[in-house]
Amino acid sequence: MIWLGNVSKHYSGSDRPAVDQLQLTVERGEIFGFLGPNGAGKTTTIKMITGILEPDAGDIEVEGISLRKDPLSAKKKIGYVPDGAEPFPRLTGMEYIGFMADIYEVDPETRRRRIPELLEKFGMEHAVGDLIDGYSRGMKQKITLIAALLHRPSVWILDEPMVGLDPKSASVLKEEMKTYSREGRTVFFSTHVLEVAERLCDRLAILKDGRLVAKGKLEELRRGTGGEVTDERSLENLFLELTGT
Ligand SMILES: Nc1ncnc2c1ncn2[C@@H]1O[C@H](COP(=O)(O)OP(=O)(O)OP(=O)(O)O)[C@@H](O)[C@H]1O
Repeated sequence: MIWLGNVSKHYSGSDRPAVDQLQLTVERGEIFGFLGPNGAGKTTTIKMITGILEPDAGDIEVEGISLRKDPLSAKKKIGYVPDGAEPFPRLTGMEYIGFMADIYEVDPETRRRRIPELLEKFGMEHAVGDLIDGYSRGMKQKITLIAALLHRPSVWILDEPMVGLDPKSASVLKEEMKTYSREGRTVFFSTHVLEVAERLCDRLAILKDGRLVAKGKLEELRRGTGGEVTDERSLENLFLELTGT
């Protein structure tokens, strides 16, 4: 579960807040899509949820734990895949996975079982001994996904996770997201790929200029815009209407 209570962030030197009084609850067992045009404030929000940035105002809770009061316990609940992940280039894939497993205190039995399973799923078993420096963008993304999934986080946060993935890996990722939500975990991800959001998400939020312009199930969003309600009204049309882009 993720809760944002009137969260705001204003970068110094900017004439408007990047995130403006954002109020949002993402429940356990949900796949939640976070959409918005470039510069809407998605990454800033995600960085605040993961504790990389501190909000200027408001509070955030992860699994009921306040990031202000107990940041370490809150962060332990999270698996995070940043936008354009750049894992340490001088480590091999396996060294990086081991490093992340150490940070999250993953027990040896889980490592023995989960690492080969995830490497095989993402087709990384042959590259895992190589230096990350020589990886393609998609391979870096996959090793980051594997490392973020190892400790079976209760809350999985992904910033633009489909970028760079080939169709098979994208399909594996979508299945992992569904499995996670079925297990009662929370999946929160940003994307520009509206077809993915449309098919995968239980609920969505659309952000514009740091403010929510819509949130809810896709059917609710379809009804809420006041236009003709049909199943064919694509998320793309809704997005364009709501964001004026
Ligand atoms: N480090 C920073 N310093 C100053 N302004 C920033 C910084 N990072 C982001 N911003 C500004 O904050 C606003 C929100 O940016 P953010 O990266 O959160 O948007 P986004 O929705 O993730 O965009 P995109 O879809 O392009 O990744 C933008 O106006 C951006 O220029």
